[in-house]
Amino acid sequence: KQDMDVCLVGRHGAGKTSLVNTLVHGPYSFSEDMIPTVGFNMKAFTKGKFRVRLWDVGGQARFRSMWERYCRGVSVIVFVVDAADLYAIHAATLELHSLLVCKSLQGIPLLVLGNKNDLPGALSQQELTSVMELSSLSKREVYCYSISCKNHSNIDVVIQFFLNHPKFIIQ
Ligand SMILES: Nc1nc2c(ncn2[C@@H]2O[C@H](COP(=O)(O)OP(=O)(O)OP(=O)(O)O)[C@@H](O)[C@H]2O)c(=O)[nH]1
Ligand SMILES: [Mg+2]
Repeated sequence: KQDMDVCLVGRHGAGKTSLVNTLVHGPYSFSEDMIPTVGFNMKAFTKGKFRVRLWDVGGQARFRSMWERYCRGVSVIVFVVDAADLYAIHAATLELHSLLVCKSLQGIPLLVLGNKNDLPGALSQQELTSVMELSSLSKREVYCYSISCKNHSNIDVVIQFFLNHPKFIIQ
Protein backbone atom coordinates (compact mmCIF):
# COMPACT_ATOMS: atom_id res chain seq x y z
CA LYS A 1 0.00 0.00 0.00
CA GLN A 2 1.09 3.56 -0.70
CA ASP A 3 0.85 5.70 2.45
CA MET A 4 -0.42 9.24 2.39
CA ASP A 5 -0.91 11.70 5.24
CA VAL A 6 -3.83 14.07 5.64
CA CYS A 7 -4.12 16.52 8.52
CA LEU A 8 -7.50 17.69 9.84
CA VAL A 9 -7.64 21.02 11.65
CA GLY A 10 -10.34 23.54 12.52
CA ARG A 11 -12.15 24.77 15.61
CA HIS A 12 -13.48 22.54 18.38
CA GLY A 13 -16.87 21.10 17.59
CA ALA A 14 -16.51 21.49 13.82
CA GLY A 15 -16.67 17.72 13.34
CA LYS A 16 -13.11 16.58 12.60
CA THR A 17 -13.29 13.44 14.72
CA SER A 18 -16.77 12.70 13.40
CA LEU A 19 -15.36 12.87 9.87
CA VAL A 20 -12.48 10.57 10.76
CA ASN A 21 -14.92 8.07 12.26
CA THR A 22 -17.11 8.25 9.16
CA LEU A 23 -14.12 7.67 6.88
CA VAL A 24 -12.67 4.85 8.94
CA HIS A 25 -15.73 3.11 10.39
CA GLY A 26 -18.48 4.04 7.91
CA PRO A 27 -21.75 6.00 7.97
CA TYR A 28 -23.26 4.30 11.01
CA SER A 29 -20.47 5.45 13.31
CA PHE A 30 -21.96 8.95 13.69
CA SER A 31 -22.64 9.99 17.26
CA GLU A 32 -24.11 13.19 18.74
CA ASP A 33 -22.14 12.46 21.88
CA MET A 34 -18.50 13.17 21.15
CA ILE A 35 -15.57 13.76 23.46
CA PRO A 36 -13.34 16.70 22.48
CA THR A 37 -9.98 15.59 21.13
CA VAL A 38 -7.12 16.11 23.55
CA GLY A 39 -3.87 16.56 21.64
CA PHE A 40 -4.28 14.46 18.51
CA ASN A 41 -5.37 11.08 17.20
CA MET A 42 -4.35 9.14 14.12
CA LYS A 43 -6.54 6.66 12.30
CA ALA A 44 -6.15 5.23 8.83
CA PHE A 45 -8.33 3.75 6.12
CA THR A 46 -7.40 1.94 2.96
CA LYS A 47 -8.88 2.50 -0.45
CA GLY A 48 -7.48 0.94 -3.60
CA LYS A 49 -3.71 1.06 -3.47
CA PHE A 50 -3.67 3.76 -0.79
CA ARG A 51 -3.51 3.78 2.96
CA VAL A 52 -4.69 7.24 4.04
CA ARG A 53 -3.48 8.29 7.49
CA LEU A 54 -5.72 10.90 9.08
CA TRP A 55 -4.09 13.15 11.67
CA ASP A 56 -6.91 14.59 13.75
CA VAL A 57 -5.72 17.50 15.89
CA GLY A 58 -7.72 19.02 18.76
CA GLY A 59 -9.48 22.27 17.92
CA GLN A 60 -9.73 23.81 21.38
CA ALA A 61 -7.72 27.02 21.80
CA ARG A 62 -4.92 25.33 23.70
CA PHE A 63 -4.22 22.91 20.85
CA ARG A 64 -4.31 25.34 17.93
CA SER A 65 -0.61 26.14 18.19
CA MET A 66 0.00 22.48 17.30
CA TRP A 67 -1.79 22.66 13.95
CA GLU A 68 1.18 23.88 11.96
CA ARG A 69 3.43 21.09 13.23
CA TYR A 70 0.95 18.38 12.25
CA CYS A 71 0.27 19.93 8.84
CA ARG A 72 3.92 19.96 7.79
CA GLY A 73 4.68 17.60 4.95
CA VAL A 74 1.14 16.23 4.52
CA SER A 75 -0.46 15.63 1.14
CA VAL A 76 -3.63 17.55 1.96
CA ILE A 77 -4.63 19.99 4.73
CA VAL A 78 -8.31 19.60 5.60
CA PHE A 79 -9.85 22.56 7.39
CA VAL A 80 -13.24 21.69 8.87
CA VAL A 81 -15.83 24.30 9.87
CA ASP A 82 -19.32 24.06 11.31
CA ALA A 83 -21.16 25.61 8.36
CA ALA A 84 -24.16 26.46 10.54
CA ASP A 85 -22.20 28.49 13.09
CA LEU A 86 -21.51 31.90 11.62
CA TYR A 87 -19.67 33.17 14.67
CA ALA A 88 -17.28 30.21 14.58
CA ILE A 89 -16.80 30.62 10.82
CA HIS A 90 -15.57 34.19 11.27
CA ALA A 91 -13.11 33.13 13.96
CA ALA A 92 -12.04 30.11 11.88
CA THR A 93 -11.38 32.34 8.87
CA LEU A 94 -8.74 34.29 10.79
CA GLU A 95 -7.22 31.06 12.12
CA LEU A 96 -7.09 29.51 8.66
CA HIS A 97 -5.45 32.52 7.04
CA SER A 98 -2.88 32.85 9.80
CA LEU A 99 -2.07 29.12 9.62
CA LEU A 100 -1.48 29.27 5.88
CA VAL A 101 1.07 32.08 6.02
CA CYS A 102 3.46 29.57 7.63
CA LYS A 103 6.32 29.01 5.22
CA SER A 104 6.45 25.32 6.14
CA LEU A 105 2.96 24.83 4.67
CA GLN A 106 3.56 26.60 1.36
CA GLY A 107 1.81 25.02 -1.60
CA ILE A 108 0.10 22.17 0.27
CA PRO A 109 -3.39 21.62 -1.22
CA LEU A 110 -6.20 22.84 1.03
CA LEU A 111 -9.63 21.28 1.33
CA VAL A 112 -12.12 23.38 3.30
CA LEU A 113 -15.13 21.38 4.46
CA GLY A 114 -18.34 23.08 5.51
CA ASN A 115 -19.65 20.32 7.75
CA LYS A 116 -23.17 19.91 9.20
CA ASN A 117 -25.00 20.82 5.99
CA ASP A 118 -27.94 18.91 7.48
CA LEU A 119 -28.55 21.84 9.86
CA PRO A 120 -30.83 24.74 8.88
CA GLY A 121 -28.92 27.86 7.90
CA ALA A 122 -25.73 25.99 7.02
CA LEU A 123 -23.71 28.01 4.51
CA SER A 124 -23.34 26.56 1.02
CA GLN A 125 -20.02 25.91 -0.68
CA GLN A 126 -20.32 29.25 -2.53
CA GLU A 127 -21.20 31.17 0.62
CA LEU A 128 -18.29 29.65 2.54
CA THR A 129 -15.88 30.41 -0.30
CA SER A 130 -16.92 34.03 -0.12
CA VAL A 131 -17.20 34.47 3.67
CA MET A 132 -13.89 32.71 4.31
CA GLU A 133 -12.16 34.65 1.51
CA LEU A 134 -10.85 31.46 -0.01
CA SER A 135 -10.18 33.11 -3.38
CA SER A 136 -7.46 35.22 -1.76
CA LEU A 137 -5.47 32.08 -0.90
CA SER A 138 -3.09 31.88 -3.82
CA LYS A 139 -0.20 29.60 -4.75
CA ARG A 140 -1.96 26.41 -3.65
CA GLU A 141 -4.92 24.33 -4.75
CA VAL A 142 -7.96 25.34 -2.70
CA TYR A 143 -11.23 23.42 -2.77
CA CYS A 144 -14.37 23.78 -0.69
CA TYR A 145 -17.14 21.20 -0.24
CA SER A 146 -20.33 21.18 1.75
CA ILE A 147 -20.65 17.91 3.71
CA SER A 148 -22.51 16.21 6.51
CA CYS A 149 -21.02 13.47 8.63
CA LYS A 150 -24.46 12.90 10.11
CA ASN A 151 -26.17 12.28 6.75
CA HIS A 152 -23.07 10.97 5.01
CA SER A 153 -23.38 13.70 2.42
CA ASN A 154 -20.43 14.28 0.04
CA ILE A 155 -18.12 11.96 1.97
CA ASP A 156 -17.30 10.05 -1.23
CA VAL A 157 -16.15 13.32 -2.81
CA VAL A 158 -13.77 13.89 0.11
CA ILE A 159 -12.29 10.41 -0.28
CA GLN A 160 -11.85 10.97 -4.01
CA PHE A 161 -10.09 14.28 -3.35
CA PHE A 162 -7.56 12.49 -1.14
CA LEU A 163 -6.91 9.79 -3.73
CA ASN A 164 -6.35 12.46 -6.38
CA HIS A 165 -3.72 14.18 -4.21
CA PRO A 166 -1.50 11.34 -3.02
CA LYS A 167 1.67 13.32 -2.61
CA PHE A 168 2.42 16.97 -2.45
CA ILE A 169 5.78 17.57 -4.09
CA ILE A 170 7.62 20.73 -3.20
CA GLN A 171 8.40 22.57 -6.43
N1 LIG B 1 -25.78 17.96 12.90
C1 LIG B 1 -24.52 17.53 12.75
N2 LIG B 1 -23.71 17.42 13.82
C2 LIG B 1 -22.45 16.98 13.61
C3 LIG B 1 -21.95 16.65 12.32
N3 LIG B 1 -20.65 16.25 12.45
C4 LIG B 1 -20.37 16.35 13.76
N4 LIG B 1 -21.44 16.79 14.48
C5 LIG B 1 -21.52 17.00 15.93
O1 LIG B 1 -20.63 18.03 16.30
C6 LIG B 1 -20.13 17.79 17.61
C7 LIG B 1 -18.60 17.87 17.62
O2 LIG B 1 -18.08 16.84 16.82
P1 LIG B 1 -16.54 16.38 16.90
O3 LIG B 1 -16.33 15.44 15.77
O4 LIG B 1 -16.19 15.91 18.25
O5 LIG B 1 -15.78 17.78 16.64
P2 LIG B 1 -14.19 18.04 16.59
O6 LIG B 1 -13.95 18.98 15.47
O7 LIG B 1 -13.46 16.74 16.55
O8 LIG B 1 -13.93 18.79 17.99
P3 LIG B 1 -12.53 18.87 18.81
O9 LIG B 1 -12.01 17.48 18.96
O10 LIG B 1 -12.85 19.51 20.13
O11 LIG B 1 -11.61 19.74 18.00
C8 LIG B 1 -20.66 16.42 18.04
O12 LIG B 1 -21.81 16.62 18.86
C9 LIG B 1 -21.07 15.77 16.72
O13 LIG B 1 -22.12 14.84 16.86
C10 LIG B 1 -22.85 16.77 11.21
O14 LIG B 1 -22.54 16.50 10.05
N5 LIG B 1 -24.11 17.22 11.48
MG1 LIG C 1 -12.06 15.89 17.77
